[in-house]
Amino acid sequence: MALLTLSHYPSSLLLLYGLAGWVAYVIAVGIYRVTLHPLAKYPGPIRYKLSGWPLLWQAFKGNRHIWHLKDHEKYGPIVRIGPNTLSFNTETALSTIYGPRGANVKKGEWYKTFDIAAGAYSSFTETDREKHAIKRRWLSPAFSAESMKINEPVIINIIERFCDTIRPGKEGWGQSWNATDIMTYLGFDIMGALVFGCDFRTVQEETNRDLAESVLPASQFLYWVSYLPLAVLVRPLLRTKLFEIAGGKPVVDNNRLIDYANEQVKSRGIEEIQEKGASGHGRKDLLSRVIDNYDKKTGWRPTQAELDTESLNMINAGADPYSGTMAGVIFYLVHNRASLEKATAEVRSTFDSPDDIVNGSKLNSCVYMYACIEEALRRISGVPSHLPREVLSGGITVDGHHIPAGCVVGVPAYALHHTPQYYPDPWSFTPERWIESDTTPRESVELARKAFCPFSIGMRQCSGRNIAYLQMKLTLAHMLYRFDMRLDPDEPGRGCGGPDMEEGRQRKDEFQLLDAFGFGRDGPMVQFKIAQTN
Ligand code: HEM
Repeated sequence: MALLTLSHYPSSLLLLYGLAGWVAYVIAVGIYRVTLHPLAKYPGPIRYKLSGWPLLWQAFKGNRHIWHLKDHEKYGPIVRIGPNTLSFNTETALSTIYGPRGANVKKGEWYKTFDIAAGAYSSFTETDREKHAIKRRWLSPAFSAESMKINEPVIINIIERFCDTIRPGKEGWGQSWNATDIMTYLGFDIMGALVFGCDFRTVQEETNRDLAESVLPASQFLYWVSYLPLAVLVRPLLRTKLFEIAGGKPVVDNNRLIDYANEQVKSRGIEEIQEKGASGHGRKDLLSRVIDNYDKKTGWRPTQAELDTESLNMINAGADPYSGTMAGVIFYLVHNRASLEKATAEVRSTFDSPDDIVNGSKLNSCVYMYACIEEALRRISGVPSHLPREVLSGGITVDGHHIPAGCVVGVPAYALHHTPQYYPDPWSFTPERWIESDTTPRESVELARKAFCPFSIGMRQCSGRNIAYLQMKLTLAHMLYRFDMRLDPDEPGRGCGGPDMEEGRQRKDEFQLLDAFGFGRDGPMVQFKIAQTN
């Protein structure tokens, strides 16, 4: 009957009613979000309160970290950055939300799209807390001290080969190198060798560079796509031709990387290995360490798809943040010559020859070089924006505020790392802030440490943190020992901010980050000269 009655109306009138109904709905939702929503009392720009699109736009533009900082400077330590999302900018919130095992949160919906194209959730994107704990236990042999010890020569070998490649002639300054490019290749070569036992040689040869260069653009694309309100509908499309057309080269290349990881897992003969155990196959790479492992507590074993995703994740999560951080370390050192000279002098006085540069007490005694890495990590922040956490049933109390279930909370590292309360003179590159001395009291180092989160903290902190530190320390020590380093005088501005750039990007001596969960970057252009010790 209803259909019969409706058919008497012209279709344009029905359309009009439909439209009016939709507008009324949107207005009602808007009014609810601003007045009655449980987060209505928290400050923030009205556009954030009304819709999630501003955040998505920031993710698309790569400037979300800048907005987080600006918003906190304007509105204070708690900002409502989305209808359902709060951002906190205190070390206490950091430890409440991310720190304790029992924090009443889980990873938010955003993670469910990010690496599902590989066929399953990885330890990075698993949102279920129980399943995540199982995966973390299962992966532990890959990230153990023993694994690091065995893999250290692999890392050193690739760093030495890298140094041979960038080695200048005997006299004067050599050619100009883009630190972003060479570090992207070095990071990919190291992780390729560590994860799969493969020799990609992207530092030396063109052949596999497409793969190395696809990691970041794919992440840039998936970063904002994962924030789409109906991202759930996008997930089944991720491996389709349609998605390749929409996303272009980065998606095509990323799919190649996924296929590569799948092939690597398949070629190990997973079923046979799981049946007989891998101990006899003689491989030491990270994949081999987990392929025949299982969770001893629950008996859980990974499927082929879970292994595929995890190995892809280790390459992606491992290579790019290291590469970006190293480009940043180089940026801040060549822009701060006093720090560069001090770190260089320390390294050269500690080691007797390049062969001497291995993990151990000598490397650990290079406290100033280590402080330079920490300070660069502070400025860059690793993952500069929000790591979204969804509040579970019963809610959570953060900095005295009770936040109900279903809301999303987080602390943006870049904003926290540039808050003067924790880091006086936050825009200066000051490695000294990490070293206790007459001018830097213990309390200020401790406070700086409490707010420091480039690897996040707690249960979901980076599993590769120790490997990353080892790689960064070895890379820098080998480079500083062998070479003097300087900014290319013909192209000093690559990677810098400038007065013509958007607000928040004007500082010339700041390494510019294009937020992409990790971050895009360019430069600096650097030259090397054989050190006099050689
Ligand atoms: C400078 C280098 C690195 C930085 C700054 C970094 C940063 C991070 C951050 C902030 C997270 C937390 C992400 C979140 O909560 O959503 C994370 C997670 C992770 N990272 Fe790293 N990472 C680095 C290197 C590595 C390396 C070398 C590996 C592997 C060998 C790795 C593997 C992982 C994995 C597997 C996770 C997921 C952990 C989990 O949720 O259980 N990362 N990383």
